[in-house]
Amino acid sequence: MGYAQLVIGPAGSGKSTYCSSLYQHCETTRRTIHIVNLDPAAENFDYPVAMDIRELISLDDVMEELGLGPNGGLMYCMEHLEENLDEWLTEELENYLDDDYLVFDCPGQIELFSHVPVLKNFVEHLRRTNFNVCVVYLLDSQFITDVTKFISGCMASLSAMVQLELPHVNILSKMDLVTNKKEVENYLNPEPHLLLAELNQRMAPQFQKLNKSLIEVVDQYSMVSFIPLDLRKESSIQYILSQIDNCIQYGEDADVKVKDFDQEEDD
Ligand SMILES: Nc1nc2c(ncn2[C@@H]2O[C@H](COP(=O)(O)OP(=O)(O)OP(=O)(O)O)[C@@H](O)[C@H]2O)c(=O)[nH]1
Ligand SMILES: [Mg+2]
Repeated sequence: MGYAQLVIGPAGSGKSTYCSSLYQHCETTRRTIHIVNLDPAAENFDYPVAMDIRELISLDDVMEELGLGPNGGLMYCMEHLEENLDEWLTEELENYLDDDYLVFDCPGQIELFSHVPVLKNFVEHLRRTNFNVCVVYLLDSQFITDVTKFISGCMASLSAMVQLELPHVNILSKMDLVTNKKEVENYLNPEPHLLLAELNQRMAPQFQKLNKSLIEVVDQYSMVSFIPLDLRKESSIQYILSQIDNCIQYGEDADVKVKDFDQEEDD
Protein backbone atom coordinates (compact mmCIF):
# COMPACT_ATOMS: atom_id res chain seq x y z
CA MET A 1 0.00 0.00 0.00
CA GLY A 2 1.25 3.49 -0.91
CA TYR A 3 -0.03 6.84 0.32
CA ALA A 4 -0.62 10.03 -1.60
CA GLN A 5 -1.80 13.60 -1.26
CA LEU A 6 -3.15 15.39 -4.30
CA VAL A 7 -2.56 19.07 -3.60
CA ILE A 8 -4.98 21.22 -5.57
CA GLY A 9 -6.55 24.66 -5.37
CA PRO A 10 -6.77 27.89 -7.32
CA ALA A 11 -3.70 29.51 -8.89
CA GLY A 12 -1.42 31.08 -6.32
CA SER A 13 -3.23 29.57 -3.33
CA GLY A 14 0.09 28.31 -1.93
CA LYS A 15 0.22 24.70 -3.12
CA SER A 16 3.91 24.58 -4.01
CA THR A 17 4.85 26.48 -0.86
CA TYR A 18 2.79 24.03 1.20
CA CYS A 19 4.58 21.12 -0.49
CA SER A 20 8.02 22.50 0.29
CA SER A 21 7.07 23.32 3.89
CA LEU A 22 5.72 19.83 4.29
CA TYR A 23 8.93 18.44 2.89
CA GLN A 24 11.01 20.45 5.35
CA HIS A 25 8.79 19.46 8.22
CA CYS A 26 9.20 15.80 7.34
CA GLU A 27 12.97 16.22 7.06
CA THR A 28 13.14 17.52 10.62
CA THR A 29 10.88 14.78 11.91
CA ARG A 30 12.88 12.18 9.97
CA ARG A 31 9.98 11.06 7.91
CA THR A 32 10.35 10.29 4.21
CA ILE A 33 8.03 11.88 1.68
CA HIS A 34 8.45 12.43 -2.05
CA ILE A 35 7.11 15.48 -3.82
CA VAL A 36 5.98 15.12 -7.41
CA ASN A 37 5.68 18.06 -9.77
CA LEU A 38 2.57 17.84 -11.94
CA ASP A 39 2.74 21.44 -13.12
CA PRO A 40 4.28 21.59 -16.61
CA ALA A 41 4.66 25.38 -16.21
CA ALA A 42 6.60 25.27 -12.93
CA GLU A 43 10.20 26.40 -13.10
CA ASN A 44 11.65 26.83 -9.63
CA PHE A 45 11.33 24.37 -6.82
CA ASP A 46 12.02 24.64 -3.11
CA TYR A 47 11.85 20.89 -2.74
CA PRO A 48 13.66 17.99 -4.37
CA VAL A 49 11.47 16.87 -7.25
CA ALA A 50 10.95 13.12 -7.11
CA MET A 51 8.93 12.82 -10.31
CA ASP A 52 8.36 15.57 -12.86
CA ILE A 53 5.71 15.93 -15.56
CA ARG A 54 8.20 18.09 -17.46
CA GLU A 55 10.17 14.96 -18.21
CA LEU A 56 7.12 13.68 -20.07
CA ILE A 57 6.15 16.86 -21.90
CA SER A 58 7.41 20.41 -22.18
CA LEU A 59 4.96 23.32 -22.01
CA ASP A 60 7.27 25.52 -24.10
CA ASP A 61 7.35 22.94 -26.89
CA VAL A 62 3.58 22.57 -26.82
CA MET A 63 3.00 26.32 -26.97
CA GLU A 64 5.48 26.76 -29.77
CA GLU A 65 4.51 23.81 -31.90
CA LEU A 66 0.75 24.01 -31.47
CA GLY A 67 0.47 27.76 -31.20
CA LEU A 68 -1.35 27.52 -27.88
CA GLY A 69 -1.32 30.07 -25.08
CA PRO A 70 -0.16 29.18 -21.56
CA ASN A 71 -3.52 27.88 -20.31
CA GLY A 72 -4.46 25.98 -23.45
CA GLY A 73 -0.92 24.63 -23.51
CA LEU A 74 -1.22 23.43 -19.95
CA MET A 75 -4.50 21.68 -20.67
CA TYR A 76 -2.85 19.98 -23.62
CA CYS A 77 0.03 18.82 -21.40
CA MET A 78 -2.38 17.42 -18.83
CA GLU A 79 -4.33 15.58 -21.51
CA HIS A 80 -1.05 14.16 -22.71
CA LEU A 81 -0.38 13.00 -19.17
CA GLU A 82 -3.79 11.35 -19.09
CA GLU A 83 -3.03 9.48 -22.32
CA ASN A 84 0.29 8.31 -20.91
CA LEU A 85 -0.82 7.16 -17.48
CA ASP A 86 -0.26 3.52 -18.28
CA GLU A 87 3.25 4.05 -19.58
CA TRP A 88 4.73 7.05 -17.83
CA LEU A 89 3.05 6.99 -14.44
CA THR A 90 3.19 3.23 -14.03
CA GLU A 91 6.88 3.25 -14.85
CA GLU A 92 7.64 6.16 -12.51
CA LEU A 93 5.68 4.60 -9.68
CA GLU A 94 7.77 1.46 -9.92
CA ASN A 95 10.48 3.40 -8.08
CA TYR A 96 8.21 3.67 -5.08
CA LEU A 97 7.66 0.74 -2.90
CA ASP A 98 5.24 -0.21 -0.21
CA ASP A 99 4.52 2.44 2.38
CA ASP A 100 5.99 5.26 0.29
CA TYR A 101 4.31 8.61 0.69
CA LEU A 102 3.90 10.82 -2.38
CA VAL A 103 2.68 14.40 -2.52
CA PHE A 104 1.49 15.66 -5.91
CA ASP A 105 1.91 19.38 -6.48
CA CYS A 106 -0.73 20.20 -9.10
CA PRO A 107 -1.20 23.18 -11.40
CA GLY A 108 -3.73 25.82 -10.33
CA GLN A 109 -5.99 25.93 -13.37
CA ILE A 110 -9.45 25.40 -11.96
CA GLU A 111 -10.62 23.48 -15.05
CA LEU A 112 -8.40 20.61 -13.99
CA PHE A 113 -10.59 19.69 -11.09
CA SER A 114 -13.89 21.14 -12.21
CA HIS A 115 -14.66 19.87 -15.67
CA VAL A 116 -11.96 17.84 -17.34
CA PRO A 117 -11.39 14.23 -16.27
CA VAL A 118 -7.58 14.36 -16.17
CA LEU A 119 -7.16 14.36 -12.41
CA LYS A 120 -10.01 11.93 -11.93
CA ASN A 121 -8.33 9.41 -14.21
CA PHE A 122 -5.01 10.20 -12.58
CA VAL A 123 -6.24 9.33 -9.10
CA GLU A 124 -8.07 6.28 -10.36
CA HIS A 125 -4.79 5.09 -11.77
CA LEU A 126 -3.11 5.73 -8.42
CA ARG A 127 -5.79 3.79 -6.62
CA ARG A 128 -5.48 0.88 -9.00
CA THR A 129 -1.77 0.92 -8.23
CA ASN A 130 -2.73 0.48 -4.59
CA PHE A 131 -2.38 4.04 -3.30
CA ASN A 132 -4.58 5.56 -0.63
CA VAL A 133 -5.22 9.07 -1.91
CA CYS A 134 -6.45 12.20 -0.19
CA VAL A 135 -7.31 15.51 -1.84
CA VAL A 136 -5.77 18.51 -0.11
CA TYR A 137 -7.62 21.61 -1.26
CA LEU A 138 -5.94 24.94 -0.55
CA LEU A 139 -7.88 28.18 -0.40
CA ASP A 140 -6.10 31.47 0.15
CA SER A 141 -7.29 33.06 3.40
CA GLN A 142 -6.83 36.46 1.77
CA PHE A 143 -9.90 35.70 -0.32
CA ILE A 144 -12.39 34.93 2.36
CA THR A 145 -12.91 38.31 3.85
CA ASP A 146 -16.66 38.09 3.27
CA VAL A 147 -19.35 35.48 2.96
CA THR A 148 -19.77 35.68 -0.82
CA LYS A 149 -16.10 34.91 -1.40
CA PHE A 150 -16.24 32.17 1.18
CA ILE A 151 -19.19 30.49 -0.56
CA SER A 152 -17.51 30.78 -3.91
CA GLY A 153 -14.38 29.15 -2.44
CA CYS A 154 -16.55 26.36 -1.01
CA MET A 155 -18.25 25.75 -4.34
CA ALA A 156 -14.92 25.41 -6.14
CA SER A 157 -13.72 22.96 -3.50
CA LEU A 158 -17.03 21.10 -3.69
CA SER A 159 -16.72 20.71 -7.44
CA ALA A 160 -13.36 19.01 -6.87
CA MET A 161 -14.90 16.86 -4.18
CA VAL A 162 -17.78 15.57 -6.29
CA GLN A 163 -15.50 15.03 -9.28
CA LEU A 164 -12.75 13.17 -7.54
CA GLU A 165 -14.77 11.31 -4.89
CA LEU A 166 -11.86 11.05 -2.50
CA PRO A 167 -11.26 11.87 1.15
CA HIS A 168 -10.96 15.62 1.17
CA VAL A 169 -9.21 18.07 3.47
CA ASN A 170 -9.82 21.80 3.08
CA ILE A 171 -7.02 24.12 4.09
CA LEU A 172 -7.07 27.86 4.53
CA SER A 173 -3.58 28.93 3.54
CA LYS A 174 -1.42 31.98 4.28
CA MET A 175 -2.77 32.55 7.77
CA ASP A 176 0.38 34.53 8.58
CA LEU A 177 -0.94 37.29 6.30
CA VAL A 178 -4.28 37.58 8.04
CA THR A 179 -4.53 40.77 10.05
CA ASN A 180 -8.05 40.29 11.34
CA LYS A 181 -7.78 36.76 12.77
CA LYS A 182 -11.27 36.88 14.33
CA GLU A 183 -12.93 37.60 11.01
CA VAL A 184 -11.27 34.63 9.32
CA GLU A 185 -11.79 32.31 12.27
CA ASN A 186 -15.52 32.81 11.81
CA TYR A 187 -15.17 30.94 8.54
CA LEU A 188 -13.20 27.96 9.77
CA ASN A 189 -16.20 26.12 11.12
CA PRO A 190 -19.18 28.37 10.54
CA GLU A 191 -22.76 27.69 11.53
CA PRO A 192 -24.80 27.22 8.34
CA HIS A 193 -27.65 29.42 9.56
CA LEU A 194 -25.25 32.25 10.31
CA LEU A 195 -23.75 31.96 6.84
CA LEU A 196 -27.22 32.08 5.37
CA ALA A 197 -28.18 35.16 7.35
CA GLU A 198 -25.01 36.87 6.25
CA LEU A 199 -25.53 35.89 2.64
CA ASN A 200 -29.12 37.15 2.65
CA GLN A 201 -27.97 40.42 4.10
CA ARG A 202 -25.41 40.85 1.35
CA MET A 203 -27.66 40.03 -1.56
CA ALA A 204 -30.93 41.28 -3.04
CA PRO A 205 -34.12 39.67 -1.63
CA GLN A 206 -34.88 37.63 -4.77
CA PHE A 207 -31.85 35.43 -4.01
CA GLN A 208 -33.04 34.20 -0.62
CA LYS A 209 -34.32 30.87 -1.88
CA LEU A 210 -31.18 30.28 -3.88
CA ASN A 211 -29.00 31.26 -0.92
CA LYS A 212 -30.80 28.73 1.25
CA SER A 213 -30.21 25.96 -1.29
CA LEU A 214 -26.56 26.94 -1.68
CA ILE A 215 -25.92 26.79 2.05
CA GLU A 216 -27.78 23.49 2.27
CA VAL A 217 -25.61 21.96 -0.44
CA VAL A 218 -22.43 23.17 1.19
CA ASP A 219 -23.62 21.99 4.59
CA GLN A 220 -24.84 18.59 3.47
CA TYR A 221 -21.54 17.79 1.82
CA SER A 222 -19.89 18.72 5.13
CA MET A 223 -17.89 21.22 3.23
CA VAL A 224 -17.95 24.02 5.70
CA SER A 225 -14.78 23.13 7.47
CA PHE A 226 -11.34 24.53 6.86
CA ILE A 227 -8.11 23.91 8.72
CA PRO A 228 -5.94 27.02 9.01
CA LEU A 229 -2.36 26.74 7.82
CA ASP A 230 0.21 29.05 9.33
CA LEU A 231 3.57 28.09 7.88
CA ARG A 232 5.45 29.95 10.62
CA LYS A 233 4.24 27.32 13.07
CA GLU A 234 5.53 23.75 13.00
CA SER A 235 2.50 22.76 15.07
CA SER A 236 0.16 23.97 12.32
CA ILE A 237 1.87 21.84 9.67
CA GLN A 238 2.05 18.94 12.07
CA TYR A 239 -1.67 19.13 12.78
CA ILE A 240 -2.62 19.29 9.10
CA LEU A 241 -0.38 16.35 8.29
CA SER A 242 -1.92 14.32 11.09
CA GLN A 243 -5.44 15.05 9.78
CA ILE A 244 -4.44 13.97 6.28
CA ASP A 245 -2.64 10.87 7.56
CA ASN A 246 -5.82 9.98 9.33
CA CYS A 247 -7.82 10.28 6.12
CA ILE A 248 -5.53 7.93 4.22
CA GLN A 249 -4.95 5.66 7.21
CA TYR A 250 -1.23 6.25 7.17
CA GLY A 251 0.55 4.80 10.16
CA GLU A 252 -2.51 2.92 11.29
CA ASP A 253 -1.20 -0.53 10.48
CA ALA A 254 -0.34 -1.15 14.11
CA ASP A 255 -3.83 -0.05 15.13
CA VAL A 256 -5.44 -2.24 12.54
CA LYS A 257 -3.62 -5.27 13.84
CA VAL A 258 -4.75 -4.57 17.38
CA LYS A 259 -8.33 -4.17 16.17
CA ASP A 260 -8.26 -7.46 14.24
CA PHE A 261 -6.97 -9.19 17.30
CA ASP A 262 -9.69 -7.71 19.51
CA GLN A 263 -12.33 -8.72 17.04
CA GLU A 264 -11.14 -12.32 17.00
CA GLU A 265 -11.31 -12.36 20.75
CA ASP A 266 -14.88 -11.05 20.69
CA ASP A 267 -16.02 -13.62 18.12
N1 LIG B 1 2.94 34.99 3.42
C1 LIG B 1 2.72 33.84 2.82
N2 LIG B 1 2.89 33.74 1.49
C2 LIG B 1 2.65 32.56 0.91
C3 LIG B 1 2.24 31.41 1.66
N3 LIG B 1 2.08 30.39 0.81
C4 LIG B 1 2.39 30.86 -0.41
N4 LIG B 1 2.73 32.16 -0.36
C5 LIG B 1 3.11 33.03 -1.50
O1 LIG B 1 2.06 33.03 -2.43
C6 LIG B 1 2.57 32.97 -3.77
C7 LIG B 1 2.05 31.76 -4.50
O2 LIG B 1 2.51 30.61 -3.82
P1 LIG B 1 2.72 29.22 -4.55
O3 LIG B 1 3.12 28.25 -3.51
O4 LIG B 1 3.58 29.36 -5.74
O5 LIG B 1 1.23 28.95 -5.01
P2 LIG B 1 0.70 27.80 -5.97
O6 LIG B 1 -0.66 27.44 -5.49
O7 LIG B 1 1.70 26.71 -6.08
O8 LIG B 1 0.59 28.58 -7.34
P3 LIG B 1 0.39 27.95 -8.81
O9 LIG B 1 1.24 26.72 -8.87
O10 LIG B 1 0.84 29.04 -9.72
O11 LIG B 1 -1.06 27.65 -8.95
C8 LIG B 1 4.09 32.99 -3.63
O12 LIG B 1 4.53 34.30 -3.76
C9 LIG B 1 4.31 32.47 -2.22
O13 LIG B 1 5.51 32.97 -1.66
C10 LIG B 1 2.07 31.56 3.08
O14 LIG B 1 1.70 30.65 3.81
N5 LIG B 1 2.32 32.79 3.59
MG1 LIG C 1 2.63 25.78 -7.74
